[in-house]
Amino acid sequence: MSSPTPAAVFRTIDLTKTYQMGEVQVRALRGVNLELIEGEFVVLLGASGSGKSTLLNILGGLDTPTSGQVFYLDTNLTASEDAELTRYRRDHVGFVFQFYNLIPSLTAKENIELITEIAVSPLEPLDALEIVGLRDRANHFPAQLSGGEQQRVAIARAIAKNPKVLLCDEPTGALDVHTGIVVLEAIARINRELGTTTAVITHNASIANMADRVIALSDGQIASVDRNASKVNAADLQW
Ligand SMILES: Nc1ncnc2c1ncn2[C@@H]1O[C@H](COP(=O)(O)OP(=O)(O)OP(=O)(O)O)[C@@H](O)[C@H]1O
Repeated sequence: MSSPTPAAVFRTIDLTKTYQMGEVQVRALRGVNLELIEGEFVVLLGASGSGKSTLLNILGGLDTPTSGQVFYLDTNLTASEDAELTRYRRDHVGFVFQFYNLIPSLTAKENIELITEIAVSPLEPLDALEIVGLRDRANHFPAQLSGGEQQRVAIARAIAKNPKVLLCDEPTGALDVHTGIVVLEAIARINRELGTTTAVITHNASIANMADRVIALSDGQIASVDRNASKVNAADLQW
């Protein structure tokens, strides 16, 4: 018996983004048509300036396109008012960036509670820390954690609201190889165990081996979409 086709969590249609810088126009996205499927792990690759962050920010409702449409499930984000976009971001999207942006005066658990207190159906903060392997660091302040541990707290904070999608922009960019792998293991575990649709931007082509699909951007357009026949565990990545 064939299983039903999984739903597209995101669908973009002819997405463009042009930044006007004085006299100069920067065409960051030039007609992107893309679907991200429920539960999949996608890696976005591409040279610096190819439009990866612009695309991720538009999917996450942090930015709006110049033309084209973005659907999140049945919701047309491009037709949404600012307040709706804010609600969409708050309820459905977890973001992870290269820099962790933890609040220094709050413990790991308190940083997460800031989010769970306003979320609709949050995880328990300690459960979020458990999934990134840091339950025993709950009462540590950011300054008492290593860079990789801080990033894992940031990931726990991003998933504590129990978002449908996790969008990560260079999550290992500031980390050494070993620490980067531990962080990637945490992201892969979230994707596997919570079923969170996950997109990771990276400059590191070897990280693409852990994805279901690899989308390469070049000069604001999709250059290629490849499905990995098998996925490599983060622990077995080498770079
Ligand atoms: N706010 C902005 N104002 C003007 N131009 C911008 C802005 N944000 C991005 N750009 C330009 O849009 C293009 C795409 O940028 P984007 O950050 O999406 O690329 P990227 O692939 O994520 O790059 P990187 O890997 O270096 O982060 C670049 O030419 C960039 O200079």
